[in-house]
Amino acid sequence: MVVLTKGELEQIALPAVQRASPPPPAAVPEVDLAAGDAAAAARAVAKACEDHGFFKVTGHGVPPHLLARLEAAAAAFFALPQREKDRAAGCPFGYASKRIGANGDLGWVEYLLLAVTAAGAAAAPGSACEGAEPSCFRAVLDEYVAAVRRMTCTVLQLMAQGLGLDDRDVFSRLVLDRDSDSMLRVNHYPPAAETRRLTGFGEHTDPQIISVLRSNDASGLEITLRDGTWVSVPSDTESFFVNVGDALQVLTNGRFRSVRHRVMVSSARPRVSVIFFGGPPPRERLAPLPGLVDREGGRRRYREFTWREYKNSAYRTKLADNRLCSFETMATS
Ligand SMILES: O=C(O)CCC(=O)C(=O)O
Ligand SMILES: [Fe+2]
Repeated sequence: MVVLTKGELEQIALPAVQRASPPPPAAVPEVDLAAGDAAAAARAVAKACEDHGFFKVTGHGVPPHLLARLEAAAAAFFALPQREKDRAAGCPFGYASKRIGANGDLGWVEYLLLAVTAAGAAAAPGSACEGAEPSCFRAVLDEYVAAVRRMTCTVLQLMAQGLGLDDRDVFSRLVLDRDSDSMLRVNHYPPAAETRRLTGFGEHTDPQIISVLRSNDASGLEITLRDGTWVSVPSDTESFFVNVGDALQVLTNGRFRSVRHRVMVSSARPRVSVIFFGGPPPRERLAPLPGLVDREGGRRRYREFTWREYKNSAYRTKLADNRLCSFETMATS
């Protein structure tokens, strides 16, 4: 367990300051899960995953009062005295401030990372953060995870349908597996005294199959388009944002794009975001789905590997690194 004292925290160098103005706003594709036309939603989801690896979900059925309670509980947790938050510190799970991962990446952010078990959000067994957060926070986290995982599985089924796969559960099954390596991260970007933009969370792709994000009304999330240009994502407290992760890029033989994104802090208001990362079980063998490889004339872009293998290799990388290159075949070019 790494617990930083207040003195140590102050000594950590701040991330690089970027140019003053945010990039232009993104035209984020939107999918309404309540529109009643599953085939149209499936087509829209697949197109968004191919074009951007990113889209917004409305009509999701997660009650607004649950979102408001979660936001309030997160704000209360991060408002605790530093000493108390440090009691929940741990690696990789638990509370951390400024340090992202184990390889020197820094951001203007503090966060709580929790492993998600079949029973709901929970700290990794034996971690120091078990029981450290207020019990009201624990209850709302568990309720939130149950609701967001249900919605995530609906989205994953639409992805399979949009790809024309016979097995609609091919992705959702991995997230519902009792050994699924899923996580919940609650990020808090404190208001910065700095008038220019600070790196809150440096650029990266998410490793898992899918990430489902909800934030308060402070913007800051930015994504790249296929040509590499950055665009900013206007905040929307009533919707969820979905990212395709590395594992889904592999399963779809590169057809769905694992979107590169980052958070830049420029607001006087704190940003609070909560992200559910749906991952496969560690033993799961990941490889492009045969049906999708056939459609590309047998061209297979990634070799087979287990999720455990990917994680062991990713553990040694920096946040911005492309973690899929060591699994690419010669056929990617
Ligand atoms: O906090 C955010 O809005 C996004 C953070 C993020 O990309 C992550 O936690 O993987
Ligand atoms: Fe991310």
